[in-house]
Amino acid sequence: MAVALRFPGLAREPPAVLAICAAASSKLGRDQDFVCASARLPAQCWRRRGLVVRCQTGAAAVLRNEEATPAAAALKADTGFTVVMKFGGSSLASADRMKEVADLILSFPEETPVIVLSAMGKTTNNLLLAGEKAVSCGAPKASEIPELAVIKDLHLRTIDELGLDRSVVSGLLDELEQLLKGVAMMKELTHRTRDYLVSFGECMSTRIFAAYLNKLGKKARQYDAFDIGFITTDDFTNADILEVTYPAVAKRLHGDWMDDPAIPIVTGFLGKGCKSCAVTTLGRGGSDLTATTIGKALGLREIQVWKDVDGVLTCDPNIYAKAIPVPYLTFDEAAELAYFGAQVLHPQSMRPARDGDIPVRVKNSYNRHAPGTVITKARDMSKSILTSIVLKSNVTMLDIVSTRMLGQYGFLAKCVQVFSIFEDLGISVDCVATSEVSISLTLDPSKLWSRELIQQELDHVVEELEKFAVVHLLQRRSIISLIGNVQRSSLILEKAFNVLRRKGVNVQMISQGASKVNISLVVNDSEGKECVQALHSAFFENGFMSEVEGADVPQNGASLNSNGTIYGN
Ligand SMILES: Nc1ncnc2c1ncn2[C@@H]1O[C@H](COP(=O)(O)OP(=O)(O)O)[C@@H](O)[C@H]1O
Ligand SMILES: N[C@@H](CC(=O)OP(=O)(O)O)C(=O)O
Repeated sequence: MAVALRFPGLAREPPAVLAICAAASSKLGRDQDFVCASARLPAQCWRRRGLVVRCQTGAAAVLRNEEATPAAAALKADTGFTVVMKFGGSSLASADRMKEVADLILSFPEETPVIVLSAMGKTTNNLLLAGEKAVSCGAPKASEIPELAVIKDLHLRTIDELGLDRSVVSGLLDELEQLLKGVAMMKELTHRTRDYLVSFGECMSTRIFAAYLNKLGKKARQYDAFDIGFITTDDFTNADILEVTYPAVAKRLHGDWMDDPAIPIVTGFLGKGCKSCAVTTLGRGGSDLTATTIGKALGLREIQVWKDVDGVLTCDPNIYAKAIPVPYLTFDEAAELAYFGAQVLHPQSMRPARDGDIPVRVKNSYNRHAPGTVITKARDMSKSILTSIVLKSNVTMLDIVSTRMLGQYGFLAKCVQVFSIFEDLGISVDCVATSEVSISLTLDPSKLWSRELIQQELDHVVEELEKFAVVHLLQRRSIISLIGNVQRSSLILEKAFNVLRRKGVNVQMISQGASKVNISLVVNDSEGKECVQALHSAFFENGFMSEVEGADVPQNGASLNSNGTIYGN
């Protein structure tokens, strides 16, 4: 009998495990028992248990017959990370918040978590501001940049209030000051330096938190993601994670755990460029992506992202305070929602979770008992109509109408040629609507650091298009995305257009993508917020869902707390 241990990392590859078992079996003879485990487990983890590895075949460690079953049980218990828990800046804004988060983690003794942390509070924004000021302030003044003082004060105060030694971050704070002086001397802040600069936020928060857990008697180990195998492209400020990351991270976290178990506390948001070997970042809000990447790498049961809201809400609570939590979402819905502007999740973060088929739970660290939102591959859509409304502002729209010098075929082909310019500029096309002789599309820079389109570049695109079309460049537009069951699109559109007609708003473009979860409407920026509020009232507050036969009615009962965040009752 072969005992095939499904280790995290191998858990998603049963055929590979079986193949290894078969290979080991043929070496030992059929009647031998053996354990098939990851070769990533260091030899000492077997030795520590007094187990003799008879042979190592690929990823299989082969043990003596009678040892196989107990070894399997012991190892399974030992390597079983169960969840990844990610806490964002809003959950870690102060020493009190760190205490609360530690308490929250310890309140799940049955879990063996991997913890991913963002920078404390608004530290990333402050680091960016400090960097920009350093460019023009002159080297002697770099130490006096107010944001540097805010960052120092927050971290040192937190350390003091948690009763830790200042040496946990003092070295990093000195280094940060030196870096700002360097930027001031050079009078430039490249994307590469900017990534290095913001990395101080996560490097400090994780060191403080790990030290605090250790002080509480819960053994924890801090990790910088760029040192444990998070390998990315060299697209500074918006890097993509490469496939090699998954086995590398699994090997490092498992190996260390087997050697000396301690809760891993990993920096979110950061990686290491594959060619440059420099620190990269994954785009704003990228710690969500770090968490889902670890979830997939380790084959965990669940990925939890802890925020300051009761889950994904029916709209941005800053736009409309009556937003209510959405209990279930699919990965596609969540990705679409994030892509179209809902700040609550990083747009790329659903990909590893979907690939690994690992549920993502969005929870509120300020209100831990609220059920949150569970995001899975599929859900029952038969009763679903509208799930959430998302607003993306400051969008640029291009209206391109053929001058009819070209036939329809030639017109579209020419347009597509010109659109390749967008790719070169890193500008994504969000929505497209076409008629026989015209195309309308909305543009958004995919680089999340800066939402300003470069006028000069746009003028160039318009110039090219004007060779065969009349072009209108319309700025300051908003996309309202209705995320929901597009099988019920007539119902959604009927209701939405009724609302917008009553408000006297003219929709300038409609796009229903192939994604089947999103209908996008383009309006003026000045109308965007009010439209979202009116649509929210109509769909979620006036009994509309319960009037429609068989529709799911979202649970109401959210209220605002003093921070302006939504708490469930
Ligand atoms: N549809 C939405 N649902 C929930 N929160 C949203 C939504 N749209 C925007 N938000 C904003 O996203 C914030 C949470 O995301 P974020 O600030 O990235 O959290 P964290 O820093 O904890 O990771 C909320 O405080 C809320 O203001
Ligand atoms: N600190 C980074 C990464 C991040 O994910 O932050 P948060 O989890 O607080 O959104 C940022 O502000 O972009």
